[in-house]
Amino acid sequence: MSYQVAVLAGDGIGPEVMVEARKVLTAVEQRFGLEINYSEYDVGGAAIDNQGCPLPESTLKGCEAADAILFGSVGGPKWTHLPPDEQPERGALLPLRGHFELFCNLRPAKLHAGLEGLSPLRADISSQGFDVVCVRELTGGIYFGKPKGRQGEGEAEEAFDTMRYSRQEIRRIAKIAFETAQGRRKKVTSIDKANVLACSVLWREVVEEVAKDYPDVELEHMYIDNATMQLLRRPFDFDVVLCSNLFGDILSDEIAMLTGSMGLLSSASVNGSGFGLFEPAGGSAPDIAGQGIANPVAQILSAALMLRFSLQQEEAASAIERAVGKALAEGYLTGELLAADQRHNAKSTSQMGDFIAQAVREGV
Ligand SMILES: NC(=O)C1=CN([C@@H]2O[C@H](COP(=O)(O)OP(=O)(O)OC[C@H]3O[C@@H](n4cnc5c(N)ncnc54)[C@H](O)[C@@H]3O)[C@@H](O)[C@H]2O)C=CC1
Ligand SMILES: CC(C)CC(=O)C(=O)O
Ligand SMILES: [Mg+2]
Repeated sequence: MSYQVAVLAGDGIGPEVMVEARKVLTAVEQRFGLEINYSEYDVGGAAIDNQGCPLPESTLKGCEAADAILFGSVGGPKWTHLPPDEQPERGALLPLRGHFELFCNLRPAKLHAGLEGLSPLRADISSQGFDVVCVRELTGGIYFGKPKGRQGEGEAEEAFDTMRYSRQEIRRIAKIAFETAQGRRKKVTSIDKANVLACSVLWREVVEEVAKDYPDVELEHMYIDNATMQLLRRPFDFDVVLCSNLFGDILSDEIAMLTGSMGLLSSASVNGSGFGLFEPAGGSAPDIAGQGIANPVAQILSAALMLRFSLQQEEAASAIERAVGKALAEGYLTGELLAADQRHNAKSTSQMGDFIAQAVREGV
């Protein structure tokens, strides 16, 4: 089988971890006899520097022609002086999500064998395990609602964002959460702030309606503030966490950290037709960029999600996931996962990629 993948490495650690994902994909191609053709395009700050805008037409066209997009991360202090719509995040990533209607963001997270003691969770809690999928609505809510902006001057100046959700937007993401739960432990926790927000009241209503079609799945509702606490207190009770765009953005960083690091959380942003953009849940990590120490696992697992959801190569996707599991279980870890006095044992970004690619070749 032959596929076309648009590679948008972006900024900060994006290009560094992308190299490692490509190494692992090469190993997958060899082992499973696939042919993946890659086309690289500028995006984000790199595109501003090279071509004067965060999402050049050539990048968009390249993505349209591809079977999937493998994305690194965008943004960083170098570009924050620009007007908001011209910055990498609002000028490239959100428009890409909107353009391809990537309304469904899946962020699978689990506490890997070998990392129990490295999770910030209390030992008695982490020993019970943690395995969730965050299903986040990605093209609506307050990130996309209009009007958005500023008006007035001096002390009279104000800024505003609009949170807006239609029944249809809530229904389609809720269905995916219930379907996902059916293949797992059959529980959906829907996150909202229905005691305050009109959008959340509608969210709850529609999720209740959708739940009627999935009688085998347990539904619980939870306010976002309580959810941030319950995830720390009893993470093992969560299975599928259904969130709006804003709440999913926030909760998924917490979920990442419960598994040990932001550098472990992958994500798939898909539309209804199988097309998707696959990227780490974290950002460009300017604080560690350029040092060769970033954890490439989130990018590598995002490549696995690309194989699963857009290229329909389940076996290859699982092979990558097993190889990552082997690295972590054997204590092959980047520095952010280690206590300060253990950092001398840390593996570099490229050592991690080499190990995981080799494990894919060997077929763990
Ligand atoms: N999808 C994207 O392109 C995203 C872009 N951003 C952008 O990235 C820039 C930095 O944002 P921050 O708020 O600092 O979030 P961030 O996710 O880039 O970093 C937060 C913390 O997590 C650590 N971290 C993240 N990925 C890591 C990895 N692979 N290995 C080890 N440590 C890792 C960083 O070193 C940092 O301490 C901003 O411009 C932000 O807008 C943020 C989130 C997503
Ligand atoms: C530009 C942001 C919305 C990206 C982000 O933080 C995310 O998708 O998690
Ligand atoms: Mg985020």
